[in-house]
Amino acid sequence: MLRFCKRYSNNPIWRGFTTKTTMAPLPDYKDLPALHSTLEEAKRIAAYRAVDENLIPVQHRLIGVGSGSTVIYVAERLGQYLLDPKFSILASQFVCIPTGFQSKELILTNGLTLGSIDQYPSIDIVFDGADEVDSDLQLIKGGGGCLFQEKLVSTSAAKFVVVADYRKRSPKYLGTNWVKGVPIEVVPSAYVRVLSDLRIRLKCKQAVLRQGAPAKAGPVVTDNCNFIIDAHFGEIEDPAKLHAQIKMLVGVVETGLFINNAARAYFGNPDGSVDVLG
Ligand SMILES: O=C(CO)[C@H](O)[C@H](O)COP(=O)(O)O
Repeated sequence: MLRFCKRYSNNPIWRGFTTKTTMAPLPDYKDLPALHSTLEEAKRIAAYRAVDENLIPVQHRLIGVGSGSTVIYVAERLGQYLLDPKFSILASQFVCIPTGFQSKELILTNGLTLGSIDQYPSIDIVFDGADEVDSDLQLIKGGGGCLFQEKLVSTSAAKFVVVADYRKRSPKYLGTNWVKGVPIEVVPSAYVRVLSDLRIRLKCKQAVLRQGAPAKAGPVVTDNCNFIIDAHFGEIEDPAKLHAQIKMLVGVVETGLFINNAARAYFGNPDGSVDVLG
């Protein structure tokens, strides 16, 4: 307890936030104040269930924390483990590995210990969101522009658990619900060449350089200083084949097709129920 409080008070993020050091059992989802929409509620229940049913505090020490709006509730739940007297000693040994700037902030603001993937190249479990999930647990990710680091962390984890809301579950093929295209991270100087190769060699229906407007004039720049291309292939019958074809193009750093990577997915529903795949 003393060690725990000391760690909080030494962290600049928490200096002055004395209420955070109050110990409390993990709150039951039903006792939490309502959020502003059923969609947010769906994300929160999926994230809490995913953490509670997959995290083994006595066994898991290195935990990947992904990016997006659903993962916010993963970090919140992990922070609650720190405050529960039953788990606080184990939770104070968690080291959380981020997939980008946003998740780094989430880890710190929830009082968790930050590590990096080059420090810990093999991690125990990762929780991350997705843009679309098919029934074989193949994913489209990268809607938030973090795909390379997300893939690095998720493929370095012994177990990858997806947290999502009901809109992310594909009726059949990837590309059905997520119609913005497959995100592809590319080296900036190669983006024109990759756009052309996608259109001519891979017969992509449409490929566009993701723009930052209105927040920024010009292209989105990833946490790795790369660009993102969104490539529309319609419904994707063979995501593994498409991933391999895109990956072969010169200038491609990584694709947003996550193949044979996720072990389980949690989808929060508007009625407060959760569907689990895997
Ligand atoms: O891949 C991602 C970011 O690049 C996100 O995980 C994905 O976009 C899901 O985000 P959200 O939880 O906000 O729906």
